[in-house]
Amino acid sequence: MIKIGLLGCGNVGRIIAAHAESIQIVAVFDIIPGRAEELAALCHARAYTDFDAFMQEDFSIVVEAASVDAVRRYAEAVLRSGRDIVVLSVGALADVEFRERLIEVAGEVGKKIRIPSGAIIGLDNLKIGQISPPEKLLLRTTKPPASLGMAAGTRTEIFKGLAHDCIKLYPKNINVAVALGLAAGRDADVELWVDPGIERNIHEIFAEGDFGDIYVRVRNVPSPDNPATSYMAALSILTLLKNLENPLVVGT
Ligand SMILES: NC(=O)C1=CN([C@@H]2O[C@H](COP(=O)(O)OP(=O)(O)OC[C@H]3O[C@@H](n4cnc5c(N)ncnc54)[C@H](O)[C@@H]3O)[C@@H](O)[C@H]2O)C=CC1
Ligand SMILES: O=C([O-])CC(=O)C(=O)O
Repeated sequence: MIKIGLLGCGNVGRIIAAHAESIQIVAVFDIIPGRAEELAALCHARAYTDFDAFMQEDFSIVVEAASVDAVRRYAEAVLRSGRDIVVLSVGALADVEFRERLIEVAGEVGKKIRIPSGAIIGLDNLKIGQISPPEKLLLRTTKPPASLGMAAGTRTEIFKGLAHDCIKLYPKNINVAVALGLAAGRDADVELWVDPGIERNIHEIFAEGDFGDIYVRVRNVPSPDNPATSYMAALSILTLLKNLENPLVVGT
């Protein structure tokens, strides 16, 4: 059974721990001691608030479900320790210099940075953009105002621009846009809306190229402890982990 170290003991960490049938969570790490201890108790792991001590444990992969800041701080050390890393806060990779360094380190040490599909569907075949670049790549995300910790009386557009700028303003809400761009090979255009009339986190993907045109809409149920994060994101990590050692690989 694959042994993992969990970086981040919040909402996604708790969902992963609750469904950890095909993985063994050996150690958990969070800056908030109570969160690390609570999660460790749930999955019979050891709790850490010190990163270096956490890294002394015996696991082969780190699953990050913490923050863009955590990826910037710890991802390189994880790779250099000879482990793969699963990055959910993929917004950290919008910084080209940071991304290129991390990819270089991963190459040097022969380890992988794995980006789950997270809260959207379709990253697999959007990779065709790496062969045939799309003329259009737009993500329109609409969330209930509470997901962004704000109030709004009507449907309102709060950002329009490029993914790498949007993630700087909304690092907890638009990681999906950066993942989309990494898959398709170009920065995605983003519209971010809040709508008091909806209860789900909606992501609409529009792409056009010589392959034709694509429209994908996901209407995600917010996760129980953090409405900004769709429940699908945690399921996506669990699925990635479940399939890591599967000889049959489905999807591009
Ligand atoms: N790629 C995608 O599709 C998606 C990405 N996300 C991202 O996944 C991450 C986790 O989401 P949730 O579990 O809902 O967030 P959360 O806020 O419920 O939990 C995050 C946990 O990580 C801890 N943490 C944050 N920074 C840390 C650091 N530097 N060192 C150690 N611990 C740290 C926090 O104390 C907290 O306990 C967030 O960054 C979120 O934006 C969420 C949904 C979709
Ligand atoms: O969970 C979602 O719907 C999207 C999200 O928060 C993110 O990409 O950061």
